[in-house]
Amino acid sequence: MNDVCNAPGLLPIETAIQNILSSINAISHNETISIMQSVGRVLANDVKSNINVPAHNNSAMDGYAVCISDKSLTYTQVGSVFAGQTFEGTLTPGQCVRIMTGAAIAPGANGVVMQENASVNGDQITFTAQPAVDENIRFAGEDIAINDVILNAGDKLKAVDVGLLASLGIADINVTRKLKVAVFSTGDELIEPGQPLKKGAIYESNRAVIISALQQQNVDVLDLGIISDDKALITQAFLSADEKADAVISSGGVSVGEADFTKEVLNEIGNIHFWKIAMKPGKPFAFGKLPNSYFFGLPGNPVSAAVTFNQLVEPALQKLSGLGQVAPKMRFNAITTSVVKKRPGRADFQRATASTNEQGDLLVTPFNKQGSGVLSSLSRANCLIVVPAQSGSIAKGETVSIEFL
Ligand SMILES: Nc1nc2c(c(=O)[nH]1)N[C@H]1C(S)=C(S)[C@@H](COP(=O)(O)OP(=O)(O)OC[C@H]3O[C@@H](n4cnc5c(N)ncnc54)[C@H](O)[C@@H]3O)O[C@H]1N2
Ligand code: MOO
Repeated sequence: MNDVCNAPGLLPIETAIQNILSSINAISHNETISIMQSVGRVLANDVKSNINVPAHNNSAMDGYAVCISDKSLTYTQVGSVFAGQTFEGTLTPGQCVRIMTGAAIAPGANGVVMQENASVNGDQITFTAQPAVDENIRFAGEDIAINDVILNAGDKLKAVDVGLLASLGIADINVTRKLKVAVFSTGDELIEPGQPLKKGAIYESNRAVIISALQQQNVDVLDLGIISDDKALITQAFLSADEKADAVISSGGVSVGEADFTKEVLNEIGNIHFWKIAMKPGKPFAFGKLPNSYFFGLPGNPVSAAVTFNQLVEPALQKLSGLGQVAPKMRFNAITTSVVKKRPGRADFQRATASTNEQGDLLVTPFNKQGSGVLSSLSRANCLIVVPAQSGSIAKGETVSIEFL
């Protein structure tokens, strides 16, 4: 296909990611928000519990809380406690109270018998066996103790984390502010969806992919639209984006064509950290620093733009947002059901579908069409096969590494 793509002197993708991550300093502005607005946000501080969870010893079963006596299997019921109530008084050996799941264990009680193992005769309750000490009691602080750190600065809050905060009685938390990311696409051939398609033109899709991916990441997006292949207009877009955003993402114009101004403008306004990466798709990818923001110049080819966003921009934005641990994407071993065609030179990210067979093996099938303009196969793919730069083709039946999308 593209022989220039195997040219030497390209930056290995691992080095590119390290370079990006070590260049980026997390934003330092924090804000206090309601936990109900906090899913997907990054904690600015460690969160400690002010209470024990559970707050009091309580029953794990509907049944009887007993003060164990080894004299008899028959106990005298002296009261009832339901969830939310407490029993006034202290049980003595041979006494029990009716108790419901979650209700506080009565003082003096040291075990709970489930009601299925009890027979009732007035206030005389006979158990099938002698209760065991601590049986069916959930102890105060068993889940979380006062002063336990339950979430750390840099954690990105999941729905369950928000529930955990609620369970501790915490209503507001301190998080890093949302990232502001400016996005524009360059190219005279690009038409907005909804407009008539002129001869030689194509519908613009990279902004749709990038902005949608940013929306999923809880980012405030500044959409600067389509910019023509005009150096002055591109310079203007760079300056206005840099004024307002923490990061600027463009697509197109990073190659070597005569109308490819992105790199030139980046060099004039800021600094290029690197430009070409040994990856396919996505070789021409520019990363640099503008006066106030970080710049990511994605290639124009739609699959190249999406894959470089996924591999290089996502970890960068995670670091920028204050995420404590920017973990490498999880990879799994899968058996390829057909040959993975590849030439040594660049790390390949091939669109594929993964599934498990009846034996539970993870199988993967690469798409035949791997061209950088074929967005439909990326839409149908559920994973990428990652093949290291130095590798050649891989035979059917071999194990390959995949990343789920
Ligand atoms: N002489 C060389 N030519 C090319 C090289 C090279 O090394 N030497 N690299 C090729 C590779 S690989 C890629 S990837 C592309 C990237 O080039 P650009 O980033 O400059 O992208 P454009 O030329 O602007 O566009 C490429 C292609 O993608 C379409 N496109 C652009 N923007 C969008 C958009 N927002 N939505 C949908 N489609 C878009 C555009 O029409 C072109 O077809 O360069 C190769 N050439
Ligand atoms: O590097 Mo390019 O079209 O293969 O993305």
